[in-house]
Amino acid sequence: MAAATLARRIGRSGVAVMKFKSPPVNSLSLEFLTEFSISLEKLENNRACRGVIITSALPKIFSSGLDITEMCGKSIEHYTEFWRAVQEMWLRLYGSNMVTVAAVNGSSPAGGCLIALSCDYRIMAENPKFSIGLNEAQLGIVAPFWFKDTFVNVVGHRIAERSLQLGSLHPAPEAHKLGLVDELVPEEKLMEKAAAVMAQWLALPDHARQLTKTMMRKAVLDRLVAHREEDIKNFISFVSKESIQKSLRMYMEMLKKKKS
Ligand SMILES: CC/C=C\C/C=C\CCC/C=C/CC(=O)SCCNC(=O)CCNC(=O)[C@H](O)C(C)(C)COP(=O)(O)OP(=O)(O)OC[C@H]1O[C@@H](n2cnc3c(N)ncnc32)[C@H](O)[C@@H]1OP(=O)(O)O
Repeated sequence: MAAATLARRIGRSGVAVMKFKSPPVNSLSLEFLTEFSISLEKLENNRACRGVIITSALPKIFSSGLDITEMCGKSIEHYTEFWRAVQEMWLRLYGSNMVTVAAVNGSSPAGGCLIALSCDYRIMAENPKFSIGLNEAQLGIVAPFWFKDTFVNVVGHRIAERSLQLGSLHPAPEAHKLGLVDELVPEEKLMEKAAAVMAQWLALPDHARQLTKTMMRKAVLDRLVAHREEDIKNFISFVSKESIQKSLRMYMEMLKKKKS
């Protein structure tokens, strides 16, 4: 696959490093999501791999979230395939038995934030120009229940409610204060710190850590599994509305205008 190049390396420590590399902004296209899920599946099935650090190979951007062009002016079949791929990615990452650490080395809106939230631990570069959050409301769209559940499980109900309603993108220091990221470090120390955190988590017996993780996350995962087809139908009916299409088109235009 060409678009979403994901470098993987499993060291002697049993840790893989996955680097998003889909210029210009690591947006989560159908192709990217498919490749990401396949990579996670391969690592999950590799007994030598106990943990994965997820980061970006691009400067200043971790991931710009779902590829908005995948949600604009496409067929019902395309929306179905795309949304199933988004669900699949989340089910694999949030439900992973591996230790997952996000080394967030750039901005991370919406779907990018979901990836970070789905990991066991988040370390972010302490650059106030980098921001993170579920900003769907700003685009005139609504974060699905499982994005919301993942967010609530990290920051708690009140912070999630305010942040989701306002579609807030939090600069790194604020994200740290809210508990959205666990630690801030200078950018040049990010991977070193991620490796240290990984070593700390891997020092525990896998079975105890894995069973505990399952216990903490199962209800939220099961909820999507039980309502997967309904969630796809909701997505299609939502994204097919002309008012939503208009909001997405205007948002894309705003992004383009911002440049000129
Ligand atoms: C009841 C309801 C039931 C169901 C509802 C179901 C579903 C609906 C919810 C769906 C969920 C969606 C979650 C998402 O992830 S939506 C995506 C949100 N993402 C964003 O808001 C980020 C937008 N991008 C930015 O803010 C900036 O681009 C960024 C800070 C990431 C980088 O800035 P920078 O200045 O470095 O680059 P730009 O010049 O802005 O961008 C470069 C080019 O990339 C294009 N771009 C950027 N982001 C995206 C994207 N997410 N998708 C597609 N394309 C993107 C941008 O337009 C530029 O393109 P060109 O002008 O170069 O052609």
